[in-house]
Parts: sequence; structure tokens; C-alpha cells
Amino acid sequence: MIEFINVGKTYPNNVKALDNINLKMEKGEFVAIIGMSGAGKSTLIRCINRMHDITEGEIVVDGVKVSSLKGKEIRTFRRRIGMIFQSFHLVTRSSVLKNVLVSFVPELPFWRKVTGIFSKEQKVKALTALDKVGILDKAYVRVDQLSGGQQQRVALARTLAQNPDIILADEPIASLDPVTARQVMDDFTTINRETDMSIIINIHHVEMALEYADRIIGVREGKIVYDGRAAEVTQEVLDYIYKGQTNDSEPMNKGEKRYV
Ligand SMILES: Nc1ncnc2c1ncn2[C@@H]1O[C@H](COP(=O)(O)OP(=O)(O)OP(=O)(O)O)[C@@H](O)[C@H]1O
Repeated sequence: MIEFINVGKTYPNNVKALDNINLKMEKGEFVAIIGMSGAGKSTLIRCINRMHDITEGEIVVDGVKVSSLKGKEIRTFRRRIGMIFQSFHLVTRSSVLKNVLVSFVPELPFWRKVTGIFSKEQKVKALTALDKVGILDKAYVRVDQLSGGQQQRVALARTLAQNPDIILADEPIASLDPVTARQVMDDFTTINRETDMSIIINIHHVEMALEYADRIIGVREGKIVYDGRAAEVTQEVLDYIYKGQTNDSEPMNKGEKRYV
């Protein structure tokens, strides 16, 4: 479980990106974070794996206080959390398979790190992950010969091979065309259903968020202004998240009709 307890994040330039966030996400949830550009979505996601440090409160992941981790503990903790970015973060001049095998590098003994020799078991895991996202046939192709959607699937396979408990995805479909974006979202759904990995996705495509995620968290000006089932999000809720039609800063939770 991921828990935010009175979490605040103020950047060094005094921008308060997160303001008193309280939140619980259970294992296996598929959560989409939506909101205007600059609302704090990316910061919220990136605080979970300590890519950003919070400045107030506490984030607890499966009993671990994230802000108290140090050095090697942070690296070990991050192994349990896969991260997917808009820009894929792949080594484009290497093969697809090599990019997935990279997920095992931290586990290799020193001599294998130096020689780049992976075990048979690791290769099987990498190929299995590629199969899961439907690009096994591309294993020996150079990444720069793939489409954007295929590259994002390589990134997803790399994360899968790592076998994390949680996948954080920061705008994973922002640079993809609608058809490819849908394929990648389908992959997330399959992974979520088959593996029970939690998926937390920061996404601008509202329709996709509502269609694919189970739960929607709406963020505005660093605060959570909506938290409820995707199926219950109405146009009114979206207007509230994106435009803010009331001065009341309390979250607009499932079933509440205070703003109707
Ligand atoms: N490294 C940083 N240093 C200073 N301010 C930052 C930094 N990163 C983000 N901010 C500010 O924090 C606020 C929240 O930014 P964040 O990137 O989390 O929003 P977002 O909702 O993900 O936006 P977008 O949808 O445009 O990616 C914004 O005002 C942004 O300018």
C-alpha cells in the first residue's frame, strides 16, 4: 500500500507543488492522476520513488517510510517500483533485448557487470516480458528502428522484467498517436490484471484515463480535489478538477454531491 500523510512539496524556488496530500492506494489498483498542466501530477508520482524529496509529511510504501531511506536503501527500494516516462528512456542504438536486460544490471555480480554477460534465466525473463507486450519478434532489432509505440512497449517490458510491485507512469502516452496510445494502455490493463502490480499513471488524455483506470485522482494547484471511481466521473467533476467551480477546497469524493 502507498500512503501519503499530510504530504507537502515546496521546490527550492518556493513553488508549492503539493499541498497537504492525504491518500491511500491499495495493492493492485489502477489509478490515473489528472489535472491541469502544472497542477502537481508529476511531482506527486515522482515523490513515491524519491525522484523528488517531499518537504512536509510522510510517504509510506508497504510499511517503508520513503523519506527515511538512505543511499543503498533507496536503490533497493526503487527496484520494487518501475518507472515509465513519456520519452521512453531507452538506449536507442542498442537492441530491444539489451534494453530489457538492463533491468537486471543492479543484480549482476561485478564481473558480469563489466563483461555484460547475462544469465540464461535473465534472458528468458527478458524475452518473456517482451512477449507479454507483444514485441517478442523485435528482440534483436535496434530500438531506433522501432515506432514510438513499440519503444514505449520496450520500456514497459524492461519494467516488467524487473518484476516491480508498483509501476509509476509519467505521461506514458503523451507522445503517441491515438491508436498506439490505446495499445500501450491495453498493455497496462493486461499487466494490472495478470500480475496485480499497482499502476499509477499521470495522464493528460481524460477519456483514456476514464476508460482504463479504476480510480481517478484529480489534482488542482497541488491539492487533491477529487478522488473516486472512474465510472462515476461526470462532466461536472471534470469541470471542477480542471476549472475549479467553487472556492471550497475539500476533496470532491465519490458519491458527494455538494457542488451540484
Ligand atoms: N524541478 C522543479 N523546480 C521548481 N519548480 C518545479 C519543478 N518541477 C515542477 N515545478 C513546479 O511545480 C508545479 C507542479 O509541477 P508538475 O510538473 O508536478 O505539474 P504537472 O501537473 O505534472 O504538470 P504537466 O502536466 O505540465 O507535466 C508547477 O508550478 C511547476 O512549475
